Amino acid sequence: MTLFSELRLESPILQAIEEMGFEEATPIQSEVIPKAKNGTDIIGQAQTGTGKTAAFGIPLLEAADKTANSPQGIVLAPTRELAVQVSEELNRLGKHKRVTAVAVYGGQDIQRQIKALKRKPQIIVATPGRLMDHVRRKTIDLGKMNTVVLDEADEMLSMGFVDDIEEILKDIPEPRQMLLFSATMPPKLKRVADKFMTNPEQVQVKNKSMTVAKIDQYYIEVNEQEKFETLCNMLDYTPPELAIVFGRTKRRVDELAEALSRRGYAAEGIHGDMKQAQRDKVLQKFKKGTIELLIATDVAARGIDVSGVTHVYNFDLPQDPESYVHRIGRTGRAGNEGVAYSFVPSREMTHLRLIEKTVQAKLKKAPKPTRNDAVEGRAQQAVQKLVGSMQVDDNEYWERTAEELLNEYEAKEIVAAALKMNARELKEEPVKLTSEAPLRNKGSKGQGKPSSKYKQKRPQGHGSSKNSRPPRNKKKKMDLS
Ligand SMILES: Nc1ncnc2c1ncn2[C@@H]1O[C@H](COP(=O)(O)OP(=O)(O)OP(=O)(O)O)[C@@H](O)[C@H]1O
Ligand SMILES: [Mg+2]
Repeated sequence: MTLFSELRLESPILQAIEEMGFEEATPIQSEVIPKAKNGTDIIGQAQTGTGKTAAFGIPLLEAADKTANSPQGIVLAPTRELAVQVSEELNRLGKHKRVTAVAVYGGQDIQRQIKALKRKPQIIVATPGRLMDHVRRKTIDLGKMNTVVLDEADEMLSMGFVDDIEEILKDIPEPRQMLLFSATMPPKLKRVADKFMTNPEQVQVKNKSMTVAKIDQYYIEVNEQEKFETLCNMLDYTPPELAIVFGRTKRRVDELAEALSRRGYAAEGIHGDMKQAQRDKVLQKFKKGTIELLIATDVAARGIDVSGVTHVYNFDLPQDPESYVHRIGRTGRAGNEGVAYSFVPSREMTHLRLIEKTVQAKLKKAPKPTRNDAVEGRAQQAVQKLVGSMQVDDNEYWERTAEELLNEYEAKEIVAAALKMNARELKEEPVKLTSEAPLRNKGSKGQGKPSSKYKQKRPQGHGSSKNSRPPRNKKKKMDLS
């Protein structure tokens, strides 16, 4: 166990860390921070939600010279939302040192970004496409950069991005320090990384499984046609606080968000075909808890840190095992617990086994909740609501009214009616979703096309203030057991 105060950090940075409520460094942080300060290239791998952002962010901020007038560090991220989130965390950590980060990403007015860049931030956080746009316009000069971070490095060095990264790196002079981070590092990606790095040191926080032990992982055998009703029953039976439902395609996400809303759930979708402003709005609402269900493609699978996400549902299994790790890693962050359910049609069981083998985790089989379970779940919630409101002390007026009612009606009748009114309405709206083709293992021949994220060029995301909603169940001190 290492305290931040033992890491010999500059005092303004330590002060910011303390204000953020962090005391103990996570293993990836305590290993990476001293090494990165020596200028070593690092490939850092640690599980989802274990503080990799600060692991690369703190050395980046320590190295920053606030008197220089061109940016010195660049962080590349695969989605817009992640770029914004990382820049916000860097700004919080750099607050007292007065080092600033600016996020540049597609879908946002470029003039606005140019204006922000004129204020001479020391660090740029970017999605590759928009960064290249700024480089061409000469609104960002890569010539004085000395540190490059690839967050979600395996994704950044995958087919969709590698050419962009190569082009960006051409403009960044040597010697430069490169830091690569991800929860997943397929061996193939390490070979690609070697091309860009000098004697990289691998810092790997070893765990038996790629997934976080505090996430309870279940699968439910369910055929394509039953998925929707099963999801509704689950949401009623054990209601999540905040949950993300992952679907395979953008169409799927749209249909699912609409269908869930028709059934009375506060749900909205997010995917790469939506306007950025809309994506921003949806994520904000989710962070504030205005919506309880975020229906998403893999655009929200990586890096996104929203406190209070108790459940992740894989409505459709992801193609890649890595994607499974990242998706379920949206819950169970910073030492909190989480639950992940994956819906698996029998034809996709072999795919599930492949995921289990690759990520070294075993999913427990969970029973399919029934309509009766849903009804019971809703009744329980109504009871909780009723009991909860009994515990407030301004009930005098209602108690007098209750006495009058009790003179006229049976107590049982009254309570039943009150519960019924408190229960969420079970809507029977008919819903029809377009079926998705079943997944097949990539290895087998003549199969359906892999709907891999690697196929979508540049998934993009937007961002928003991560701390806009008070954290729920959030332990500031990580329980790393
Ligand atoms: N030392 C710490 N103590 C307590 N909380 C921390 C600490 N470091 C980071 N956190 C918090 O933990 C959460 C997860 O951190 P972060 O997003 O950096 O994880 P990550 O490892 O990058 O995960 P992912 O692989 O999903 O991107 C954040 O809310 C962050 O503020
Ligand atoms: Mg991260």
